[in-house]
Amino acid sequence: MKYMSTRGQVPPIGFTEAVLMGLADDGGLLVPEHIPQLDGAILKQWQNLSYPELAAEVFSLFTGDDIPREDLKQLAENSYATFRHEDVTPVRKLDDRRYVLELFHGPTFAFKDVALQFLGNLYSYISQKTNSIIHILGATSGDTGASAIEGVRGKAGIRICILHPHQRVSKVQELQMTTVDDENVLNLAVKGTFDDCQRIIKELFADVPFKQQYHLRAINSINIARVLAQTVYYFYAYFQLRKQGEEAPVSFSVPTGNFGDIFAGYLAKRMGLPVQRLILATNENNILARFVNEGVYEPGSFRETYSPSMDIQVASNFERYLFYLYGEDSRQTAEWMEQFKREGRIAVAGEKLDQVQRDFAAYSVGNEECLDAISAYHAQYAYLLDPHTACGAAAADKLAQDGEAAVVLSTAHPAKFNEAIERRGLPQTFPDPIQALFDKPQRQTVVDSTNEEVKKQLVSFFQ
Ligand SMILES: Cc1ncc(COP(=O)(O)O)c(C=O)c1O
Ligand SMILES: N[C@@H](CCOP(=O)(O)O)C(=O)O
Repeated sequence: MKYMSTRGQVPPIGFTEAVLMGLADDGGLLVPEHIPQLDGAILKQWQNLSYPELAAEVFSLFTGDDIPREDLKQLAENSYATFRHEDVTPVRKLDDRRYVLELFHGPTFAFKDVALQFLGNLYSYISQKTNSIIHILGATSGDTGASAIEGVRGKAGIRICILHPHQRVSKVQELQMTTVDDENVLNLAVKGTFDDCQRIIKELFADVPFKQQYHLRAINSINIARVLAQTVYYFYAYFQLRKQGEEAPVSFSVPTGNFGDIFAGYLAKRMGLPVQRLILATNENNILARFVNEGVYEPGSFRETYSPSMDIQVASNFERYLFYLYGEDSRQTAEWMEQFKREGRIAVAGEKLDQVQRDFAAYSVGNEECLDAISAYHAQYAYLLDPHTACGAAAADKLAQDGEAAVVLSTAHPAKFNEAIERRGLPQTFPDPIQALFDKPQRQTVVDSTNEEVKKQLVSFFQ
């Protein structure tokens, strides 16, 4: 399997090179040269695999000859041994045709662990095999950062710098990142929003000489390995539903910000997983819901919400979807992205918009509506949702269709967002690993939201 850029200016490269390149050197995003097609027989073979076995199978379709299957199996075993649940990502049935896919049983209590435990180990593996220097640069609205740090802290040959928006992540998220005292970790708290952090790192990655000089690697979902790892739980969830006797067509409702998670679902569907609908749930930062419903992709005004990890205006994986929407036409994709940079707007209509609406249903969840969903699910099912998952649940309820089983992706443990939950006076206890964070000293450097400031920090940390 080879990888190419959505903007068409990178010669085909193998899996390892794609992981190391992260953002494509022409500023686009890397995608597989073709999407593997699975038939019913393969799905049948996969249905009884454990989570690590399934992850190794999925990855083996994308790694070409770069990683022997035995090594992939070992990587997956090691990565998912850190999860607190034997199923890794269990599905909870709430009632007839309503399910929650719990993705928060990893070390940092968020869905990011599923991909980042794997990617952390993959980076170690690649670094040992290829003698590559791994200097990770990432941006986070709270979860990716904590999870990426946890995936590589203390690992030989790896250093990591994470940018988060200063005082715009939850207290638990901040503590998870900034109480880590390993020398290979640097936290920069940027005076700005997540979009500022993401813009800065993308611009630094796009400066290819700088990226190469300092060996910068990505852990955000711009890295194709992140997306591939996230496809696995769509398959696993589907198989769990069937094993639980659910016979209805299966839809997934996905709390969405950077469009990585739902794009992984889109990829799983394109590979042949029988997915009825992909429901895209946003909070009030609803650029993606507006795109699906109206065909216009244009940032609105930034809103602080109860689901801060989805307070995102410019979604980094959107470009990958545009590429597929336009029949894998890299010239057209590059033009769209150029236009977006120039005019801050992309608009599609007619058959293309119809296609978007066949690919996704979308709903934007208001702040109070999010809290209402938390209260309602607690009252009805004695189940506590975190505010991001609550957006997914509210959208699934709003767009429910008869005869369909809806799986809401639960992207974080409620304890990470206790501030929102306490607004509804609901009981909340911290799991021990989170409680312990409150007594630890924090380390972070507050910086202005400029490329120069960040560059200065990186040069001294990664020298
Ligand atoms: C808890 C939580 N839910 C949902 C999302 C949105 O996922 P994505 O950015 O892949 O769309 C994020 C951030 O990515 C998150 O941290
Ligand atoms: N919500 C995310 C934002 C970054 O998304 P990613 O999937 O591209 O890493 C976060 O928690 O940081």
